[in-house]
Amino acid sequence: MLDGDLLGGALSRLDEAARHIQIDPDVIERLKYAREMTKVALMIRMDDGSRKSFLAWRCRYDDTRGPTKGGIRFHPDATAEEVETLAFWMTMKCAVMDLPYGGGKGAVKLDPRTLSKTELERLSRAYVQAFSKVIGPDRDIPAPDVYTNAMIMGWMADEYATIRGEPSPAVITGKPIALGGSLGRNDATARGGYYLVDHLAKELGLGAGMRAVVQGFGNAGQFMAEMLAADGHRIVAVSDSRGAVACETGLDVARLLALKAEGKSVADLAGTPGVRSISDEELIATECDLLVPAALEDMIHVGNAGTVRAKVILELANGPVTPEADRILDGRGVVVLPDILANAGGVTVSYFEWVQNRQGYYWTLEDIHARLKAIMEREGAQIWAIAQEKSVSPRTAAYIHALGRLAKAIEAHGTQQFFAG
Ligand SMILES: NC(=O)C1=CN([C@@H]2O[C@H](COP(=O)(O)OP(=O)(O)OC[C@H]3O[C@@H](n4cnc5c(N)ncnc54)[C@H](O)[C@@H]3O)[C@@H](O)[C@H]2O)C=CC1
Ligand SMILES: O=C(O)CCC(=O)C(=O)O
Repeated sequence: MLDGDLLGGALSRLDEAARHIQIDPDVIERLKYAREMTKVALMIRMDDGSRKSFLAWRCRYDDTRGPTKGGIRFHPDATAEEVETLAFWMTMKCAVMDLPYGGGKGAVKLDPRTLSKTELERLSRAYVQAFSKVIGPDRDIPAPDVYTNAMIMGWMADEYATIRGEPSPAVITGKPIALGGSLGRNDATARGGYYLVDHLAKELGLGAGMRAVVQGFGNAGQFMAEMLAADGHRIVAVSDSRGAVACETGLDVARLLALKAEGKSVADLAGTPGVRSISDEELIATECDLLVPAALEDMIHVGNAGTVRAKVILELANGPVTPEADRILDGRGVVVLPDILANAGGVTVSYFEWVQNRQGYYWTLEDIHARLKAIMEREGAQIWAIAQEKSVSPRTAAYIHALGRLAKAIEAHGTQQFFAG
């Protein structure tokens, strides 16, 4: 369910943040438009010899603070507006984390499960061929997002190297370790969110033995469930695109992971002792301490926000709560840790990968974890302090935090760059 247009809703957060700070209105105006949006049709040969076309986009939203950075999504419902909105969120996210990047995002409109592995590889390579002049280690650096993974990033990096005639690992992050990927990128999105919740636990009123609900059981959701369970918390409900299950005493996360590894759904656990099948709306309304949306945008909207019975929402997904839902949740005292902070662990370790590729020297997993923890805690604490000082939500505080950094960079560039478009 959509409460309005996605991009309009996303941009309205800028206006909300601007109400609480002194900021040149030109900065807000500058951030309302994407710098560059490219659309192509990718035609590939299918295994049966026929040809098929797929729409694809790449958006470089804002590069004031550095090369644009953001994932590539393969999804049947992808649209140009969604790509632009996701690229806007990346701009704010990279500023929140003080990474030397702007924001970008890409997508191909398809259900990758309908393609064979060889077709998927041809499509991934076609994407890089089409966007080879848009992307680059100093221009625009893709990474994985929904329904893309390290294997796809590996094919894309290989295609870029073929086009350039030399290896260029820093063009893309989230690669297989064998091709210059970073240790710790696979679980970084969840781990960053986990460090954040752990650091702010006292302020959030959270403690040991929490009841947690995870919506979406892919890269972000699976690792989050695993980390929470390993720390003694109870995962009382989970879902994926094919269904949802609940268990009062806590779901067996290892069994859920095994089901997903076999290509099945979490819903296939229903019927085992204590586990019952529930609807998506029941999942949202499950009483819990921590609700973790880790699927897609607009999952908590004006129609179901009033049913939420969580203390805290940790947005591992991008844009899972609509602005209207935010107001309802705020009124009911539910704290939302916003996407541009909560899921920023992924892009932060992507940044570490890019740095390691450029210096040709690779860090240990302990190094990666320590650096990620330090940044999540530093930015999380600053945003929490802004929220307290200005009596605003953590989301508005995060936008205030990001806007301060973006405004400085926009002003430092001068008017030449400012109006270059
Ligand atoms: N992978 C990453 O590094 C990052 C991902 N994110 C965001 O996290 C979210 C999830 O991304 P990934 O885990 O990477 O994707 P993924 O492709 O690994 O997993 C997506 C999961 O969502 C489920 N899903 C899809 N539609 C659903 C629905 N209607 N209800 C319940 N579940 C549904 C799928 O079944 C799958 O389990 C997205 O919003 C993405 O943009 C944010 C930051 C980084
Ligand atoms: O790892 C990255 O560069 C970007 C990840 C991403 O797409 C996101 O944070 O939404």
